[in-house]
Amino acid sequence: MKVVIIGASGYSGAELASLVIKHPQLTLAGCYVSEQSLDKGKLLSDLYPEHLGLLEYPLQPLTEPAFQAIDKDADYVCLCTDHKVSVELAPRFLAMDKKVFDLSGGFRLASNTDYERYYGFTHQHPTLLAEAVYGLAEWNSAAIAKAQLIAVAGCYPTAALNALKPLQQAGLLATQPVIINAVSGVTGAGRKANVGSHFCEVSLAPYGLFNHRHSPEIAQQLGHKVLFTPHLGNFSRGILETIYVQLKPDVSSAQVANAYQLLAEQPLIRLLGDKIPSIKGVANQPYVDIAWQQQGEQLIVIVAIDNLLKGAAGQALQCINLTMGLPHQTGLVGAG
Ligand SMILES: NC(=O)C1=CN([C@@H]2O[C@H](COP(=O)(O)OP(=O)(O)OC[C@H]3O[C@@H](n4cnc5c(N)ncnc54)[C@H](OP(=O)(O)O)[C@@H]3O)[C@@H](O)[C@H]2O)C=CC1
Ligand SMILES: CC(=O)N[C@@H](CCC(=O)OP(=O)(O)O)C(=O)O
Repeated sequence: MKVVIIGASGYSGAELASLVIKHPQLTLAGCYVSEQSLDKGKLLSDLYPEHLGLLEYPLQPLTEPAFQAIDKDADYVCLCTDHKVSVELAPRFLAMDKKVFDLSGGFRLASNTDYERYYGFTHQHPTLLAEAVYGLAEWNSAAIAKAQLIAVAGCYPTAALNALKPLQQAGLLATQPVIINAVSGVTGAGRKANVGSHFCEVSLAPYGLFNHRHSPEIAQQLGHKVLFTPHLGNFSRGILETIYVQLKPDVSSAQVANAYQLLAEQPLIRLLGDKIPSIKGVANQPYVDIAWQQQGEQLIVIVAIDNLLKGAAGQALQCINLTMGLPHQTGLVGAG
C-alpha cells in the first residue's frame, strides 16, 4: 500500500514517516507540508538528523498538482495536521476514495456542540462525525478494519481508555467521576515555536483545568464521567497518568485482575503487575504499560505511553495494519 503523509514535518508526521519507511508492506509515496511552509523543498532528514540516511524525502507543498499526484499515486492518506486543517482536508481525500487516517481530533467527537465548546470552532463536516471510526486499536479493531475515515484516538485518551475500559466493561466503577492526573512531555505540544513550550519556560504545571478537549473524548468513549487534568512536564516524550478510581462496594482484587485479563493477550499492551509504569519504560516504545494497586474500594491505576508512538503515529500504523488484515504489531515490534 502506498501511504502519503500530510504534515510530515511535524512531530507525529515525522514519526509516522519513520515507521512507514521500515514497514514490510508499505511504501512512503509522499511527504507534504502546507503550500506556504517554510520547510517546503527541505528533506525530512534536514529537520530530523536522527533519520539521516532513512528519511531522504523532500517535503512537498500541498498544491493542486500535489492533490492530483496523491489521487493518482496513493492508497492511504495520513493527516498529521491541526484539527481544523484535517477537517478541511479529509473530505477531499475521501472523495478520491482514499482511506484517511486522521491523527488530529477533527473527527473524534460525536457532537458539533462539543467542537464549539472544546475546540473553539464550528465543525464544517458534521455528517462525517457519524461515519468516522474511533481509532482506539485494541477496542475497535473490527470497525477500524472496514473504515474509510479513521479518527486515530488522542494521546491522553489512549492511555486513559486502555486503563479504564476493562474496569468499565466489567461493571466495577462506582458512579463517582474517575480522576485522571496526566503528565505529558513537550513533543505533545507540536513542533512549531510557542512560548508555552519554550525550553526555559517548561517546568511542571497543570493546564486545561475542566476544559481540555480530551475530557469529552475520554468520557464519550468510556461512558463514564471523568475529571481529567493534564500537566506539561520538562521532558521530550511520553505520557504518564495516575488514575484514581472509586470501585463499587465489595469489588475484590481478583475481580479487578480478571477485568484486566481482557488485555493480557494484546501484543502492544503490557500489564506490569507489581512494577510501576514510567516514562523511561515507554519512551520510544509502541506499548501501553499498565499497573494498579487496590485498597478496599479505592484503586489507583498507573498507565504510560509514548505520546508520539502509541499516542499518535504508532497507533495510526496499528490502524493501518488492521485495515490490511495484518497483526497489530507489524512494523512496530521486532522485524515486523
Ligand atoms: N504531538 C503529539 O504528541 C500528538 C499530536 N497529535 C495530533 O496530530 C496532529 C499533528 O500534531 P503534531 O505533529 O504535534 O503537530 P506539528 O505542529 O508538529 O506539525 C504540524 C504539521 O502540519 C503541517 N501543516 C500545517 N498546516 C498545514 C496545511 N494547511 N496543509 C498541510 N500541512 C500543514 C506543518 O507544516 P507547515 O506548518 O510547515 O506547513 C507540520 O508539518 C495534531 O492534530 C495533533 O493534535 C495526536 C496525538 C499526539
Ligand atoms: C503537551 C500538549 O500540549 N499536549 C496536547 C495534546 C497532544 C495532542 O496533540 O493531542 P491529540 O492527541 O488530541 O491530537 C494538548 O494538550 O493539546
